Amino acid sequence: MDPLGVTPVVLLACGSFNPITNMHLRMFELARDHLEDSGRYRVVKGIISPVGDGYKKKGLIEACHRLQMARLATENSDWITVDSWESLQSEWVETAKVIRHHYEELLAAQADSNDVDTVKHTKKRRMDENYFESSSHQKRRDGPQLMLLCGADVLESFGVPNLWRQEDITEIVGRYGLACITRSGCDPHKFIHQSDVLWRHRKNIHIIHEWVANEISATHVRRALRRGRSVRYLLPDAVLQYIQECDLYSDVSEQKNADVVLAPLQRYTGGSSS
Ligand SMILES: Nc1ncnc2c1ncn2[C@@H]1O[C@H](COP(=O)(O)OP(=O)(O)OP(=O)(O)O)[C@@H](O)[C@H]1O
Ligand SMILES: NC(=O)c1ccc[n+]([C@@H]2O[C@H](COP(=O)(O)O)[C@@H](O)[C@H]2O)c1
Repeated sequence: MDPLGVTPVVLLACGSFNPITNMHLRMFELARDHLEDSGRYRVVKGIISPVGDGYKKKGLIEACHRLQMARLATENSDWITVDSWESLQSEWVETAKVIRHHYEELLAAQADSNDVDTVKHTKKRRMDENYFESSSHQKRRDGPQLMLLCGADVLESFGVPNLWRQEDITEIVGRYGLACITRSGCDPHKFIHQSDVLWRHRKNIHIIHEWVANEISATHVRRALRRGRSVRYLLPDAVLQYIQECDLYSDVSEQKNADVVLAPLQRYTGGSSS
């Protein structure tokens, strides 16, 4: 938190991004506006983390392509970045672990900047004995808060039996926080009201209303592509060009993992029965 009580925030979006769409990018803009409007937060960075191939969702194409499309989609953004760590893991990684990984990265970056700070500080202290009290020093000392950015369907998936570990849900909403974009067919306020753990941590769950009903989904984009329909303006031009060049989505690609029957609980065991 800076001296004015404004907390820097890093937004982390986890998902298939199969492919990344304009709605995925819009989620970041909506969340930044909402959080900064409150006067309590300053969003300093957005991270897109595509899921690894081990997720084995039907129609999930190779992580290298999903990663490359996310990179193309964000090449003109000065604050949204793409991180490959999750997508490079051979096994599926639960979202709480992904968040933990990024939090550790943020802490490490913070420690590095504090080291630089200490060197600068030692030099500067000779000139300014009041430096410890200075606001710029405080700003560099305090690390940002990491929040999971998701659509309301992901929040409501917390209620699917055995899909999420209870301790992971508690950790995500209790320790980190959630920025959740409304999605038609979902009622996140009601869902929070009906869950004791979400209700307890409701101050850490930011529901962001998308007033322009927006049903762009990766499923719709893949379906339209299979049928030879235009998907222009649903995703960045550079992403569309990449899809066409690599001929990514077809009837065949949609059948990927079709024979993999993963009950929710089996995700925890890498597909072996439990
Ligand atoms: N139209 C939308 N409104 C709100 N959130 C969305 C929308 N589309 C995607 N999201 C969110 O984006 C994140 C990444 O999701 P994902 O990559 O699974 O996208 P998707 O479009 O829902 O995919 P699919 O259609 O393949 O299931 C999730 O948190 C999801 O809830
Ligand atoms: N238990 C968990 O951590 C858990 C369960 C289901 C989905 N997820 C994540 O949610 C994201 C979206 O998944 P879907 O594309 O299946 O909606 C993915 O990043 C996936 O890894 C996490």
